[in-house]
Amino acid sequence: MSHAWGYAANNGPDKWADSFPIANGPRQSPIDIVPGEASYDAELKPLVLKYDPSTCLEILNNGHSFQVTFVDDTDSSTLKDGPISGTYRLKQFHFHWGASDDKGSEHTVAGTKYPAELHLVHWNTKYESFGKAASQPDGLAVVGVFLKIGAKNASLQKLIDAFESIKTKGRQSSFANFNPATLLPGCLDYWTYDGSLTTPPLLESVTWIVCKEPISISSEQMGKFRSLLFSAEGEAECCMVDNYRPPQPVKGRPVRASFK
Ligand SMILES: NS(=O)(=O)c1ccc(NC(=S)OCCc2ccsc2)cc1
Ligand SMILES: [Zn+2]
Repeated sequence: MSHAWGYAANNGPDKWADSFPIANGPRQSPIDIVPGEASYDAELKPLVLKYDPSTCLEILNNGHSFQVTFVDDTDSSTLKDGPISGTYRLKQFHFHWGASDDKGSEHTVAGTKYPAELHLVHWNTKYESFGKAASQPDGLAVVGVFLKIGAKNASLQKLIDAFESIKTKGRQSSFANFNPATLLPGCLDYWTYDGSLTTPPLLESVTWIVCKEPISISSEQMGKFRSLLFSAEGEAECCMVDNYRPPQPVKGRPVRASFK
């Protein structure tokens, strides 16, 4: 498989090890989080997330998901404390979701799949860039938030309203003054473990911070996510759905909880 990885039968998660052998590594993500097996760690600090909406740059369809990217040349939008030390800068956020409401999240909780999962991607400023940080064991920190079907989410609607300009792979449009904090649940209790990027290059550089409390998305809004396309303009249309990697072997890794 050339580096044209995806989520189809011929280039999906079961095939990624062909080009990215780390796919079978010791600290791969996502995982199934089993709350009864997570250990409460009183030394875990509350998450400190400080986001500046003016650092929001653009929204784009990268052919795997849609993502919102941020200016990350200053410490305007950062993650601190929680399980990490130092300052991590927000680079982008994106989502993973299913073709139906019974699947779509990457992490699962005691086997339960949520219809979607948000990832807020941060890099350790002790390294000079995301690219440099991405190859370091403590280089990245991703905050994961589950989405469950319920009330319409006004914050998600702002993203959805931009979808007509990024329907196909490679399309992007300017996207300003969005505050990612509006996507966070009210309670920031979390599980944390050492893992990896969940897409190629699958680098084992991520401290995962998965929030216990989900945020809501309505059925209609979920339908709009599924109207995006994996395919580029002029190609046979392929709906952007099931862009999630299934849980990977825990291989003895500890999963800690910030809450009892
Ligand atoms: N799903 S995930 O949050 O684990 C996740 C986050 C970022 C990425 N990759 C990014 S932002 O890549 C940017 C290009 C790059 C540079 C060095 S390694 C990848 C892949 C998966
Ligand atoms: Zn992701």
